[in-house]
Order: sequence, then C-alpha cells, then structure tokens
Amino acid sequence: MGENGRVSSDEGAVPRRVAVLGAGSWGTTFAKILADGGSRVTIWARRPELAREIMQSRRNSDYLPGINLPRGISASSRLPEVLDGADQLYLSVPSQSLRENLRIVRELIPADVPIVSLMKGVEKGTGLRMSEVIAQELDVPPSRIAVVSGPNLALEIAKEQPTAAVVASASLDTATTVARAASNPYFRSFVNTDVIGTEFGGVLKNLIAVAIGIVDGVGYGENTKASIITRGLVEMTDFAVAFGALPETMSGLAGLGDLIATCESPLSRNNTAGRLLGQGYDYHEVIAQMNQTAEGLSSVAPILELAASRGVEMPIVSQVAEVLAGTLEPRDIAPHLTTDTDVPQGE
Ligand SMILES: NC(=O)c1ccc[n+]([C@@H]2O[C@H](COP(=O)([O-])OP(=O)(O)OC[C@H]3O[C@@H](n4cnc5c(N)ncnc54)[C@H](O)[C@@H]3O)[C@@H](O)[C@H]2O)c1
Ligand SMILES: O=P(O)(O)OC[C@H](O)CO
Repeated sequence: MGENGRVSSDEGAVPRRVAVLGAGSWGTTFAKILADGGSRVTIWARRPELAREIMQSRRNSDYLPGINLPRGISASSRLPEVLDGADQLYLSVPSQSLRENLRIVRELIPADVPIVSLMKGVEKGTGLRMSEVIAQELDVPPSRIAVVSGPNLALEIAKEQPTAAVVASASLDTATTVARAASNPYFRSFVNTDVIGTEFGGVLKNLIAVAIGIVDGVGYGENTKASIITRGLVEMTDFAVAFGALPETMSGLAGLGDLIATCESPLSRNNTAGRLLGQGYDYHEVIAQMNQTAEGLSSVAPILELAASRGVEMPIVSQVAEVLAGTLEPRDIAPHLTTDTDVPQGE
C-alpha cells in the first residue's frame, strides 16, 4: 500500500495520553505535532533543567529557538512519570543510544501500546534498523512497532509549515492508529506497510545529504548537486530493494521527499556536517562543531557493510566514507567513482 493511504485526524478516537522519549529538536517537535492533533503528551528529557524549561516557559530554547509549545505538552526527567498510563510511545533519541535507553525503560512500558520510532539511523556494529533494535530489546511483535519518516525538518514543522510524513508498520492497523494521532492541520501522516523501505529511506538520504554538503562546501554548483541527488536516489533504491523494500517507497515521502528536503536545507545537520567537511575540517573537528545529532556520520560504516553483504555498489556513500577517513579530498568527490574507467553504464 502506498502513500495514497491518507488518514484523517478526525476519524476515530485520538489517544488520550502519549509519551515521547527524547527532548531534542525532533522529539519536542513531534510532541507538538501530537499535542496539536489532540493528544496529551509527556516528553522525557534526560536533563531536569530542560524538563523544567518546557514546563515553566513552554519553550525548548536550545533546540527550537522562538517556538512556543502548546499546553497539551508536559515534560519530566523521571521515566515512570512519563510512561505511566501512556497509550502510545514515541522514541526520538540518537540511534546509537537507543538500545541502552530501551534497556532502562523496558519494564516501564505499558503492555500492548504501539512503539514508534522517529529515528533515522542504523546501529553501528549490528547494522540493525531501529525497529529491529526495538523488536530485539523489547521482545515485541512487528505488528506493535511503527516507524515515521519523510521530509521533516523539525524547525519548519515547529513553525507549523504544512508538511507530510509516512507511518509504516507491518500492521496497517497500527500504522493507522499512529497516523491518526500524528495528524493535525499542518502535519499530515500517510500510511504504508513497507517498514524496511521507510526506515532505510530515512537513513540513506542522510548519507547523500552529507555528500551534497561536501560539494557545497567545496563550492561546486547545481549540476554537481543534481547529479549526486539523482544518482544518490538510484543508490538508495538499489540498496533498499536488495534488503526487501518496495521500490515505490523510495520515490515517496520517505525516499525522494526526504532526500530533497535534507539535501536542500541548511537546517539539515547532515548537510551542515558535510559542508564543514567540504570546507576542509576533518571528521573530529566536525563532530566537535556539531551540537546536534547528525545520524549520517554514524551510519556510513554500517550501511557500507550491509551493502557489501548483498553486493550492492554505493559509489557516493563510499566516497563519503573516504572523505570522513581523510583518504579522499572533498574536491574529488563526484556522482560516480572517479576510478571508474571507460565503459559507459546504463543510467
Ligand atoms: N531534527 C529533525 O529535523 C529530525 C527530523 C526527523 C527525524 N529526526 C531523527 O530523530 C532522531 C533524534 O534527532 P533529534 O533531531 O531530536 O536530535 P537532537 O540532537 O536534536 O536531540 C537528541 C536528544 O537526545 C538526547 N540524547 C543524547 N544522547 C542521549 C542518550 N545517550 N540517551 C538519551 N538521550 C540522549 C539529547 O540530549 C537530545 O535531547 C534522529 O535519529 C534524527 O535522525 C530528526
Ligand atoms: O537535520 P537532519 O540532517 O538530521 O535531517 C532532519 C530530517 O531527517 C529531515 O527530514
């Protein structure tokens, strides 16, 4: 089922009580989406001072400057308070910290509630998608897990600019329940059952956005960027389909849609990290300058390992890995492998 599975927010009952783990830019923005859709939302913030700021000033000034949060949101640094009585659980922590966080909350999650990943990374070392980490750590069936992805730059949505996303679950019922909660006048959730494609779309576009940032930082123009975006989509599709995704998912919101948003926007942390690399900063200097999560930097190695395991060629992602390792000059990155020789390939 494709993105024509639109869900209206006024169908059925909206969940009364929703928990969001992670008070960064996306966790907080998604809490606002849910609250503006009619849910009562409690955010878990690791730092008590951030929970206090959200409660007292209705702001999260470090992550969402200038945004007023709705009254339907509360926040706490105490997990039992956040999870008690929740009808749905949304997870928005950095991907590499998901497993350790799930181990902490495992016993506190109410039975049978949908568990929703908002994250766009794969786990280093295992190469697992976030829904797979959730299934492993919480021992829940795929029908209880959903993932949300799409062209979703947090700050634009927090400003209530009209946006769409896709909710994927092996169970269309679960996807629909989540999509109902995650719909409001400025945010529309579509549904599908292609969890693999929806998750990999969100991971892979980050890597292409790093490449775009790199060439931007070098000073290359629109031809280079359009070539990388277009060939990047081919690379994303080859990879995702090799792992069981539907090709049409990659031309939907979670694929092409998110690729466009992330590659075009200076708000993107992956794009920004790439730009710094292109300007000549090395990997460690870039990490030091980023104060938010750029998932792509951690996903490069596991994605290339997965690609090799299925014989998928990823020339652009491989070059990003080389720039990160300092073995390729940013100015030498191209939409094709420069070591490729003479034989023209089919597009
Ligand atoms: N920001 C966006 O526009 C956006 C949009 C869609 C999806 N996402 C995805 O959402 C996920 C979260 O990203 P974000 O933008 O909110 O990141 P962020 O950097 O803005 O915030 C991450 C939050 O996690 C907290 N955190 C850091 N390490 C932690 C740990 N070990 N345990 C628990 N919490 C920890 C941080 O304090 C912060 O509150 C990422 O996978 C990202 O790809 C982000
Ligand atoms: O800021 P980025 O690069 O993590 O991108 C944010 C969202 O994933 C865009 O959809």
